[in-house]
Amino acid sequence: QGPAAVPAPAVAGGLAPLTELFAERLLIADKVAAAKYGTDRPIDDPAREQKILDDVAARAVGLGLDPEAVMAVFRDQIEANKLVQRGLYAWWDAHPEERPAERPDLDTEVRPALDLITTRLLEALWETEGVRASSSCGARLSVAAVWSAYGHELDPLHLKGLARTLPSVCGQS
Ligand SMILES: C=C(O[C@@H]1C=C(C(=O)O)C=C[C@H]1O)C(=O)O
Repeated sequence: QGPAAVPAPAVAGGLAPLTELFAERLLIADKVAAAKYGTDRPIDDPAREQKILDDVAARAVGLGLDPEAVMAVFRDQIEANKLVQRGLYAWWDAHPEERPAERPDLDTEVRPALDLITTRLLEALWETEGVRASSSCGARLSVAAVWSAYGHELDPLHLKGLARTLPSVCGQS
């Protein structure tokens, strides 16, 4: 079962592509954490975050979206990602046998995957501008998020992360 097998319910109002991208981005947090764990690269990288926020703000303007609102959505994605990374660190600290066997490369492998999702996320924000401004957005977003959570079989940590991706979606962006 997955997104391809089960169509998103119509009541999600077209917000499922957005929550799909949130889930995909969140699942990459596992690779980010694996890339950093046991190295001197910290979970928090404020310079990289600022670069992402500056980039999406500029591209939002190009798309006719509100840059502040788009930055808020991406801030939430970043916080959610760090929440999952911290959860994984705690788990791996307590369960050494479950530490990742491989260390992916953050700069050549993991961040490029995140950057691809950034572009798709901006497009999805553009496509959902109307429904996100509507009064039914919150209810529709909840349905879309539950659908994505089931489709990706998210565990409790990633469910918590997915909830953290949502607060800025509905509104003026
Ligand atoms: C994902 C990373 O970890 C953190 C989260 C970020 C994000 O979600 O884009 C960016 C920088 C870091 O603060 C990373 O270092 O690339």
